[in-house]
Amino acid sequence: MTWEATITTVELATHTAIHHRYPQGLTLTENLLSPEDYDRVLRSILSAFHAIECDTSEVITPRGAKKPKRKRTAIHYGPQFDYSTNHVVENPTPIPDWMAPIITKLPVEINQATLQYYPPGAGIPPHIDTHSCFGSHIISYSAGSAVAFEFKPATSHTAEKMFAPRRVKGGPSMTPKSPSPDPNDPSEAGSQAVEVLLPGNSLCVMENEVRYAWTHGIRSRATDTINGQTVPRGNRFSITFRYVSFDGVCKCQFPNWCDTRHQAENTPDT
Ligand SMILES: O=C(O)CCC(=O)C(=O)O
Ligand SMILES: [Fe+2]
Repeated sequence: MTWEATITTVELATHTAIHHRYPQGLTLTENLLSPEDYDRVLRSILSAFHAIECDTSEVITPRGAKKPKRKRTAIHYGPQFDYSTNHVVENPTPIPDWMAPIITKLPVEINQATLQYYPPGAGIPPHIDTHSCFGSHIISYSAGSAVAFEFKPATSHTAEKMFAPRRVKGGPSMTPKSPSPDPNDPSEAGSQAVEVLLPGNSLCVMENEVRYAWTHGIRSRATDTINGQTVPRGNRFSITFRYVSFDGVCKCQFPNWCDTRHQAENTPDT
């Protein structure tokens, strides 16, 4: 018996049957790989973490716990973003061959892959991947347990956080710590979160508005509520594919959250 790929591409921006405002530029593809390829990719992911002695045995975070039992761990392939200098640096570790079945299905050329392990309960703070360092598409392949990905239209508060001088070392992009948004601040109005479930073996492509003008993140919590059902989280892995740009100039249409535009406006004329 031959297996036939069922690739379901849902253009969420035009999905009118669901009464949510989905971000423009978001595409979710489920069942990206054949079961055989998915199985091989999962094994390679586990070997990569075992090679760095990262413990991936599933430790469930109890409901209501303040912190996950273990932290998110990242392995970088291809050029890397240096959080201390805000510049892109070479990285001797090339993108491994086992990622080829995914890479051949990507809509654009990429030169960087970030493999991450999210133990149950772990998340990633809401952020916009730095405009000037990365290309037009931010692509996330998910493996393992499903997780709710949260999108929010960026606000003036997001811009303030992004362009604050202090930046957190080791985050995936601009994720500085700062006070939570003031819910009474009119600039936060309409900042309605949209949750999208990313199942294992799915590909989430962010371009245009959702890439440049929305934040994305994963809440640190032990369970997700999906269609009214509470689902405990398990081990999740992701591979973020991006095109790292060495010239560091962004030409997007979203100046409010663009570090290239912000820098140009804040550099005094000589
Ligand atoms: O884990 C993911 O799916 C996304 C990670 C992410 O947002 C990032 O690396 O910038
Ligand atoms: Fe990101």
